[in-house]
Amino acid sequence: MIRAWTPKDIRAAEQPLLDAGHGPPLMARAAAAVAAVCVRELDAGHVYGSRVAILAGKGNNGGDALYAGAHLARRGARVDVVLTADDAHQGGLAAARASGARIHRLDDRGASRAAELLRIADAVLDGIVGTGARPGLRSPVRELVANWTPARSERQIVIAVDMPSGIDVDTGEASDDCVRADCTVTFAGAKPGLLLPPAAGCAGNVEVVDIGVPLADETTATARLNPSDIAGRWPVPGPHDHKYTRGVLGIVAGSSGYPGAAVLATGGSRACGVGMIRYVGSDHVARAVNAAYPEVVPGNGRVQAWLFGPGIDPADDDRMSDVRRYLAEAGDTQLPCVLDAGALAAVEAADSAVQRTDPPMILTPHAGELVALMTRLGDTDVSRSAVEAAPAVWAQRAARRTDAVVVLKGPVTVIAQPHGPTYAQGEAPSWLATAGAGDVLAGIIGAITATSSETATGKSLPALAGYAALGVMTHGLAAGRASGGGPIAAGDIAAALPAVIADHLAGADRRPVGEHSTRGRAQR
Ligand SMILES: NC(=O)C1=CN([C@@H]2O[C@H](COP(=O)(O)OP(=O)(O)OC[C@H]3O[C@@H](n4cnc5c(N)ncnc54)[C@H](OP(=O)(O)O)[C@@H]3O)[C@@H](O)[C@H]2O)[C@@H](O)CC1
Ligand SMILES: [K+]
Repeated sequence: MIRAWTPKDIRAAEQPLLDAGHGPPLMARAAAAVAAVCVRELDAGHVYGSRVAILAGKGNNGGDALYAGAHLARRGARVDVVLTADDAHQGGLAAARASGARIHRLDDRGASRAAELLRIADAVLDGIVGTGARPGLRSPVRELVANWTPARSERQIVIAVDMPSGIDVDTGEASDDCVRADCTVTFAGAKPGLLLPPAAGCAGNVEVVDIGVPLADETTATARLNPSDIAGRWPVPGPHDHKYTRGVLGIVAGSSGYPGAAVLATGGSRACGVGMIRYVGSDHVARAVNAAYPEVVPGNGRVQAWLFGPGIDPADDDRMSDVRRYLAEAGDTQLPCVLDAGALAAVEAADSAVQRTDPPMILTPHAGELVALMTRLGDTDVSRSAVEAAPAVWAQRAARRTDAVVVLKGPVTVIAQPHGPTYAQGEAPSWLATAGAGDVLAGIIGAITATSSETATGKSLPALAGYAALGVMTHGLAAGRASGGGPIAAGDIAAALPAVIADHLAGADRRPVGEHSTRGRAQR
């Protein structure tokens, strides 16, 4: 798992070291790491004679970049420093000068001439601003970045120092004028904006460098599971398990309009190794489910978790009354429930005046469904564009409003909970944007929940958030496997699941974070 901490928490952890006079060695380690990544990306043999441009703001982020530039100049790179503010880190500037770097002031050179220096560089280090910044870029560096970004060549490497300048590092918001990096070298721990959409798309491949600042797991703000986490988290049956002890999932899904959603959700669940599936729905849809999967048991009965909603029409009184009834019963026994699609219409605000006991819930809306949910719960600020600009902010707001885990689906899916870290999973290939993929995902999360939540703590919202993140990641990995770079249909994802799970349980295919869709060049 990759963990991220807010700049506030990282500063608090750094403070005792700074007070003890350890600031310079921390910066030296940070700068050396940036220079090493730059050397690697330039392909070590080609550092001598390569052109490196350093964008240096006036804070310590600029200091890191200047010292890194000094390392590279000493290795024979031609280094051009563009000072983007009216001041600069004095130690870093002196080191860069002493190493032979050429120093330019953005104010003197003008944005378009400085952009030319950037355009011809083999590598650019972004040290404009770091964790001390407010979001967005100020003039004239904003114009500089706007001039340079469209002119970038494919072979140019852009390395962000600690974070791409301009993003909102706390919320993951990013305006058009942010720096778009191929790689971000970040210090002590990742920062939320490096994992959260849309800013994660500006960070490229994230490399965390341990500079000796101790950070506590309990203060993690944002997290991303790695494929290697499947091995420690997937619910694996023991030799004495039988179908009931493994976990039974109840599914209320499908309608005459969308019978296939019930088949897809059930298909996603059964591929995850659930002990048994009980299906509740119309006879017509139940026949379709059983025709596809004879092992599914029709009708209600004892379950360890419920999945409500794929393919349900909120205007279908029969199905919605099933959902409300089983939801109320689940509340009595605190049985975890996954609510998707049409069943989201049954979700009330946590502070609703209606007397009720909610079960622990995972809600799985896409952006449009989140807007509908929050509007119904009385939020007047919500809009699709607001949700797309700040998915984590809205997922967190919805989680607090409903006292549930909220899985906000998107190119990077955000999993928020009322208290505790927000997960962000970005494994899914773009081919995953296809009808029915969400039904399969709901089935996967339902199956993991039913097979993992035997203990009381297993039903807690932090545990449910972990199950949801595991489900989202595995769904994305299965989609990648099924796609192989080409088109997929939703059913292909379910078919690919057992082999993907088996590979990771066996410890095969353990790739580091970022090696899937998060790796490589930023979206320009
Ligand atoms: N602490 C440590 O031990 C270590 C810290 N390290 C490094 O320090 C970095 C944090 O450094 P930092 O705190 O100096 O802040 P930083 O982001 O460089 O600059 C803030 C300055 O920028 C300005 N500014 C603000 N917003 C702006 C905007 N939108 N656009 C333009 N300018 C803006 C603002 O000016 P003001 O608003 O005051 O006019 C302020 O002066 C951190 O990311 C890491 O790289 C590492 O070396 C490891 C050890
Ligand atoms: K930066």
